[in-house]
Order: sequence, then C-alpha cells, then structure tokens
Amino acid sequence: MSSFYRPGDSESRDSRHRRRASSRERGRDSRSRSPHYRTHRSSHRSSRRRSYSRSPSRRGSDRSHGRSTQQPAVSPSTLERFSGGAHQRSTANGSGNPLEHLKQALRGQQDLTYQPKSRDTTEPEVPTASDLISPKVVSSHTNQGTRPSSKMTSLVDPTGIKQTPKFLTKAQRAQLALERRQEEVAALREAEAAERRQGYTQAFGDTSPAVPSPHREEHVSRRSRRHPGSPSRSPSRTDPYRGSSPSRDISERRHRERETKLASESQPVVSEKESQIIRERYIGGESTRRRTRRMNERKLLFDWDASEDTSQDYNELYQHRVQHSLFGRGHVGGIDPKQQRKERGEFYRSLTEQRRTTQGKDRAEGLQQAEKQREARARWDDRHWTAKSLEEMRDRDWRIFKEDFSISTKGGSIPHPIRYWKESNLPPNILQVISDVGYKEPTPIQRQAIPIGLLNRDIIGIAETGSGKTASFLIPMLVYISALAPLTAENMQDGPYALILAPTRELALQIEQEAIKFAKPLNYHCVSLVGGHAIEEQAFNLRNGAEIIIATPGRLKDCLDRRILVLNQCTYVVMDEADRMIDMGFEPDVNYILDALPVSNLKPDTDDALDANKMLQDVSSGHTKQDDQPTGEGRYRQTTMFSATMPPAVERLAQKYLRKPAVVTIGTAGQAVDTVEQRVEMVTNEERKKQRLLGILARGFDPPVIVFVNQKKVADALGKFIWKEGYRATILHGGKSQEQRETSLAQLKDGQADILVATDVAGRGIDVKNVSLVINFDMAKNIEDYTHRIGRTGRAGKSGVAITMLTPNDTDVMFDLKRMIAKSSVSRMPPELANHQAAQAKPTLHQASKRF
Ligand SMILES: Nc1ncnc2c1ncn2[C@@H]1O[C@H](COP(=O)(O)OP(=O)(O)OP(=O)(O)O)[C@@H](O)[C@H]1O
Repeated sequence: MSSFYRPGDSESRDSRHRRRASSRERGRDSRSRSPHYRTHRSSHRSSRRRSYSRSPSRRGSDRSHGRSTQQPAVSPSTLERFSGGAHQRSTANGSGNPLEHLKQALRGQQDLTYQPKSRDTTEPEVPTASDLISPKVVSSHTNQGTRPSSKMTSLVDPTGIKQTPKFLTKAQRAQLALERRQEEVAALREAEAAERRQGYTQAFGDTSPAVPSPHREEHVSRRSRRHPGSPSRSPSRTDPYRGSSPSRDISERRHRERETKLASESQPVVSEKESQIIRERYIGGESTRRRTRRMNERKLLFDWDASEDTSQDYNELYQHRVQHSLFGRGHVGGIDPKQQRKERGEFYRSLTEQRRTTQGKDRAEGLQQAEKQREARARWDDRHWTAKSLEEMRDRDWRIFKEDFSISTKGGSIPHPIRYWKESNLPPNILQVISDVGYKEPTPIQRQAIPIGLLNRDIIGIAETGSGKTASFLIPMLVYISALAPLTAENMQDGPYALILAPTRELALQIEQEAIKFAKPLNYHCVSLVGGHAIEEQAFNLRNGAEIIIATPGRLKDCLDRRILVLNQCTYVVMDEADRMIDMGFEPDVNYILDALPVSNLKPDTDDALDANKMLQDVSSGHTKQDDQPTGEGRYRQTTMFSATMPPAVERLAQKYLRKPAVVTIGTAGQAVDTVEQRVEMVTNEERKKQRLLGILARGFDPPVIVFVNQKKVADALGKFIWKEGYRATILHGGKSQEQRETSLAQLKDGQADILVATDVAGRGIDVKNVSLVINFDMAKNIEDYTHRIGRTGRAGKSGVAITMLTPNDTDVMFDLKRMIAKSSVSRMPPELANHQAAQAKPTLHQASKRF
C-alpha cells in the first residue's frame, strides 16, 4: 500500500461523521437551551472537535509512536491527553500543509486530486476544473507553466492507458486556466494562513486552546452567523480552557480577532479585475478605441463662391436691402456710453474745481513747491558757491557762504546775504555810486546788514573795527530815502528823513564825509551837528534842509531844544558806537532825541515786525505808495545800532527802541580783528615806558602810527617828548579846541604828521588809512576800549601791529587781555602775562571799584 495520503476514505468519513454530529447538536440546541445543558454540550462539543481535527499526518505521527491511526477504540480526547498536544503541532508541520501538498504534487509525489480537509468539512464537494481532466494533464500544464503549449492534449490515466486526445475550445481553455489560477491562489493563501498559524503555535504553545484550526474557524463563523453582534461565547460559561483572569480575556479577544482575519484572508476570492487580467493574459484583451468626432463632420462645406449662386433674385426691390439706422447712432436706447462717461468726467472735474477753496489751492501750491525743493535737494551739486549762479544757490551753499565770512545771524526771517553787488536788490543809481566810491566787493557786515536794512527791518550790527559798518547803514538809508518824496520848501521844515548818532565829533565828522561820498551823487544833503562849532553856523547849514543829519547826542539835543531842528519826518535812525555813547553818559540825551521822533509810525512789537511786506507798506493806509511818493511819515520807523562791541548796557537801549531786531554778528563780538598782531610788554615803571617807546619807534615802523594814552596831560607831554626826539608827532584829545582836533587828525591823514598821540577820543571809529602800528602807552581801562584802539590798524583787510605796555597797575584788564590774545591767531602770549596772578581770574566788581 502506498504511503501517500488518500483523501476520500478516512477523511471523508470524518467529515460525514462531523456533519451528522453537528446536525444532531443543532437539533438538540433548538430543543434545549438551559445554561447547564449548553455548558455541558459546548464543552463536550469542543473536546470532540479537537479530537476530530486531527489530520492524517497526525495519524502518521501516532504511527511513529507505535499506534495505528485506524484504531477507533482510542478516543480523540484520550489521544490528546497522552500525546500532550503534539498532534496539533504536527498539523502545523509540512505533512498536512496544503502548500506542501501542492509542491509534492508538482514534484509528482502525491495525488493532485487532494482537497484540504477543512474544505471538505465546510463546503460541498463541487467538482472543480481539475476533475474534468485527468491529473496528468494538470501536471503537464503546471510543469510547463500556466500557459498551455498546445490545444490538443494527450491524456494519460493513472493506470498508464493512453486515451484519445481531446480538443478544447478557446472558451474551455480560458475556463480551465481561470479555475487553475483560482486553485493556485487559494492554495497560496491557504499556505500563508498555515504559516501564520504555525508561527502562532510556536509563540503561544501547542496546549493553548486558542490555536486556530479550520474547525474552530468554521465554528466561529457559524456562531457569528447565528448571533451577529453578540460576543461569541462567555468564557466563564462555556469555555473550560479559559480562565476568568483579564489577561486571558485579552488574549482570547486577540485570538478571536486574529482568527476572524485569517478566516477572511483564507477565502479564495478572485476579483473581477483579477479575472480580467487573467483573461487578457490568456486570450488577449479587447481593443477599445474611442471614436473622436470631428467638429465639422456634419457641416456642409461648399467649395463654390457667392458669384456662382444662381438663386439670386434680380428684382430691384431686393437689390438694395434696407439698412436699419437705430436711434442714437446705433447705441441701445439712444445712449452712447462713451459720451456719457466723458460728460460725467467733465462734470465731476468742474465740480471738484468749484469746491476747491483758495486755502486748498494755496496748500496744493505749497506742496508742489516743497516737492520741487525736495527734488532740487535730491540733485546733488557739489560745486562751490562761487561757481554757482544765484538761482543755483541752495541752503547748504548759503551756510557755507556765511561760514566763509564768519556771518552769524539771529532774529528769524533773515534774508540771504549779498554775494556780489550786482546780485543785490539795490537800485542802479546806488550801485553806480558804490562802484564810483571804489567798493568792489561788500564787506561781511555789508553782505548781511544791507539786505536786512532793505526790508525795513531793525538791526543790531556787531562787526570788527574797520570792517565797513558805516556803509552798512548808509546804503540802506539811501535806498529808504530814495523811496520818499524829495525834500522841497514845504517839507524841509519838518526836518531830515534820517538821523545818525555818533559818540564823538571826530567820528560824526568822519561819517559825514563818508555819507557825502554816497549822498552827493544822489542829490541828498548831509549836515553834521557836533560840538565845538558855533550853533548858528550849523543852523545856517540847515537852511536848505537836509535828508541826513549826523550828530553827536549833546549837540543835537541843543538843536532840538533851540528849535533849530525838528524831527517830524525822521523815520530812519542809526546809532553808531552806541555802547560808547552810553559809556560817555549820553544815554539821557539819546532817549531825549529818540522821544522827539514821530511815534505814529513805530513798528508793532509783534511778529508783524518780521514781515517785510507789512513793514514796507504805508503806515496809515496800509498800501505801498509807489506812485504817489509817500512822505517819511508814511513809513515805519527803522532803527539800527552798530558797533564793534555790544555790552549789556546797549541791550537796554535796544530793547526800548528796536522792534524784533535782526542781530548780525561778524566774527566774535568784541574780538579784535585777526589782521592785527597783538604784542604785550611788561614794564615796571613810567620812565621805562618812554625808553621802551623810543626803542619801538626806532625799529622803523611805517607811518602813520597812533599812540594812545589815558590822560590829556600825558598826551601833551608824550607828544612833546616824541616831537623832541625828532619824530613828526601831533596831539589829539578832548581838551583841545575842535579846530585843533580836526587839524591834528587831518595832519595825520594827510601825512604831515607821522605819529598821533591821542586819548580815547580817537579810539573809536577814526579811520586813518594805512595805520601800521598802534601803541598803547597806557593800557585802556577796559577791554572794549582796547579793542577799538587796536582797531585803528589792520583796517579794511590790511595787517597791523598793536603793542601794549603793561604795568602792575593794569591788573583789572589782565584777565580779559589774556583771553583776547589767546583768541588771536596771529598774536603771541607773553609768559609774564600768562603767569601773572591778576590774569588768572576776572576781578570782582568790589575789587575793580576799590581802584577808582
Ligand atoms: N566794501 C568796501 N570795500 C572797500 N573798502 C571799504 C568797503 N567798505 C568800507 N570800506 C573802507 O573801510 C574802512 C573802514 O570803514 P568803516 O570806517 O566804515 O569801518 P567801521 O567798521 O565803521 O570801523 P570802526 O568800527 O572803527 O568804526 C573805510 O576806509 C572804508 O572806506
């Protein structure tokens, strides 16, 4: 007898037996449902199922232990008890495995008609495709692959009798291949499931009641069909192998899930897609070409033109078709949208224009102006201001320009300075006069003070000595006067249009000479009123009237008192060397004079005083009288103050009579010009001074030379001393007659004298050309007088030297002198002064007053 397993004998008997037993159980289940009965029957059934689930291999295994599997006397439970579960492990090994069986069959070792045992128990025995042909055919097919090589097959039965070949149709071959493929897939899945079961058995042990088996799967599926949605079985009620511990419950639940999954996977399902793939593989696929329809497929295309159309009607009536002309040039409803939009745009544009206020327009213009300025700034122009035209000058250029000339301003609304005379707003006749005088370029103070003066603005001008301050107020004054009515027999009785106050006669006379240079070509009259001259003579000079009066405060007050002069139309006032006037005690006289001026044209003490347009208007009417030649009464009063030094006392006067003045400072206020070299010599006594003076003069300085002393008698004595030493000396002080004073000054200017010995009378404003040396034989009482003294040299851009003899009595000014020399770039500080105790700190008022 062959050792191969023969299905259909013992296996089929087992299946039939189990089916009968199951049907009996179902019949009993339907009759009795008591818990006790169910528990007992379930236990009995499961034990029986386990005993029936033994595979033939198991029986082989039993035979290996010396026991025949054909002996029914041994019950399954008994066998299980004695084998210790080894029969279940044998089920999982290769002998009972369908895959192994299939492999063996392919090797020709086993009958291919074998069907798995589980399938026998669960499914009806339906003849498969393999049953239709002999196993040899299948074998030959399998060995050659899945595709049959020939349509005619040689059939050989197991007994070796050759049968007649049988021809199969294409459909049969397809059916045959499909079934063969299904069997292969089922076998492969069964093999995979078996492998998984084997792995599970190795993991959980062979005694576990949860080992999946085909019987158990069938039971689970039956129960799930009977009670869908209910738990398969309560472990405490039915399963004796399951304990009541939670871990066992979890294990059981996992096991059931795994069984369900395996059961679902073991189903040999061949999807439609798979079938189609198989069909295409063996019998070829169907070509499904989509038919594309062309667009003009149904169109009728004519290949003749309109002239060949014979259907044309030649009736005149139809020759000229009526052209429909719609109302409104063809637009719907007679409306032209373009025209509508255009009209609407124009309407809103005009409406916006109407609503735009004047303020809005100004603002828009301002914005445009700002934008232009911004663009102008963006265009960077790095040229120097000298290389640019006036229009090209930017703020940065103006800053550089002012720095170049040490111009600093205060007071707001300051116009730009003058670069060249021709760029100023001066009238041509005045420009001509300037040219005739010989002023080729304006000095720094003139560059800034003249444009401010032209705006009728009050000015405080502080500039170095000899820097041309006189012309700074004279030129705007002439422009101011030129805008007024000429003096006639009627209006000359109301006095001059302009007034210049100076502290000293010499200075007043000097200013007169300077003013005449400018005023005479313009047919304006200048008259000076200074002391020392007969008042009748001065009244005689005023007989024809004068546009400009130059006066010292004392004499002018006398004239006003005596009604020789009135100031009814004087609206332009200049106070030259105002600080000196106050120093000399002229402040009451100055106040008297200024109070004599008309008050109806005083400027408002508001920001309107900064507005040039308002300040140039007529005071009474508010109009600028261009045509009807306004009188002086119609103009706002303009007051200016000029000096090289501006002590606090002057500010008091300025606050009283000036309105929102523009402050122009050239260089540093109170500082000596840089063109003057300052030297200091420490001398122990007066005798040493004279010797030292002779030594200096012996060095040979170019004349003229001015020697300053503090006292008239010292001036006389020193003048004589120098004259005796052989020098051409002259003397000037307040004790001399006016004639002598003027003669002395004229001798120095004319070159008849080389040395002028003078007191501070000549210290201020005296302009003698080309003074090369100034000697302070006596040190000035204060630093301001010192500044003016040394300012007699180095004028108008020329260089000069100032030598000061210091004695121990000059400690009050040592500190200020030390500071001034320290600021001068061309001067050398003597160590005696630098280290002197009096030069280390400014003396207090108490210390200063003790000396006088
Ligand atoms: N633009 C100019 N070009 C050339 N020379 C000038 C110019 N302006 C003034 N001067 C001359 O400079 C000299 C000094 O002028 P001025 O007396 O006006 O100076 P100042 O500042 O008043 O001096 P001080 O402070 O001593 O009174 C004068 O001789 C004058 O003619």
